[in-house]
Amino acid sequence: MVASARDDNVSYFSLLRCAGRCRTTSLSKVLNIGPSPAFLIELDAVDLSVDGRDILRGISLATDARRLGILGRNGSGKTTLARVLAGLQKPTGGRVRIAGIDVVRDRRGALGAVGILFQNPDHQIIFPTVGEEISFGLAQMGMIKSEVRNHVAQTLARFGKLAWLEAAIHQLSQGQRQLVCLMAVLAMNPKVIILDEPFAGLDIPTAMHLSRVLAHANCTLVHITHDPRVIALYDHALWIEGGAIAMQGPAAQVAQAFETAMIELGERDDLTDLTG
Ligand SMILES: Nc1ncnc2c1ncn2[C@@H]1O[C@H](COP(=O)(O)OP(=O)(O)OP(=O)(O)O)[C@@H](O)[C@H]1O
Repeated sequence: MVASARDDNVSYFSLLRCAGRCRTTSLSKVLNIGPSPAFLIELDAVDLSVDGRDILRGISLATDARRLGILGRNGSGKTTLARVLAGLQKPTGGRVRIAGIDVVRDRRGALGAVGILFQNPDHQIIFPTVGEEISFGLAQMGMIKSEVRNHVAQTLARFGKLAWLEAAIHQLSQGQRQLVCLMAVLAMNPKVIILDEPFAGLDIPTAMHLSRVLAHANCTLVHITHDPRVIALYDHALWIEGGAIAMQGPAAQVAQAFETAMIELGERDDLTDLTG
């Protein structure tokens, strides 16, 4: 059964959360349990409207979960939420903090707090060579040139790709370009990495290899996907429907409920429920 998304976000399903240290901020207000402690990821009543259309509605989350899944149908608002979490899009209401950093206002701080990998590496890459691409974020973080050079070399060496330093990015395959993006993000050593379906266009071995690298990364992963199986073993999950939280809680429960609802929708013989 799918909970209807409510503006106050205090629904039955929002009471199912709490894998690890996890709760919604609005609940603390309702229960009057005092000021929030600092959580790694904190969203407080985040809204986003574009041209009068509500794309995100009242998203609240406070969690230290190491592996967080965000599930939703096409057009439910997942990528928009990913961009807001990374500080790339300013919400029209509410507040986003990662590791205590206001990721919209403090862009330099945000670089060390949160990195993002998109499905299409070409939406991310801006420089012609691998070395320049990895250097950019490090320089933006305030590293001096010699530190940047060392850090880039160390990062490439870690992946056995030192020979790529001067490589032209347009000559790399999509999987190789995705690896460049991953190296650029890992070089900045962020506390949180957001994965917006980054393996969707990759072959199975490449996807498995990059997944293994990420699984061993010493940071929190926020994985955005349509596929409940991908996040079923995670610590915590959010199900987004129409830009609002329909359910959140232990990932296995959310994944199961999402899959059941999606199969039920899929078995209907029409497209009237297609979001968007
Ligand atoms: N900049 C924008 N201007 C207007 N509408 C937008 C903008 N960005 C997103 N939207 C709309 O917001 C809704 C959510 O889009 P979003 O890309 O976040 O969904 P999604 O869950 O990531 O979808 P998918 O799984 O298909 O990638 C969609 O209806 C989309 O058309």
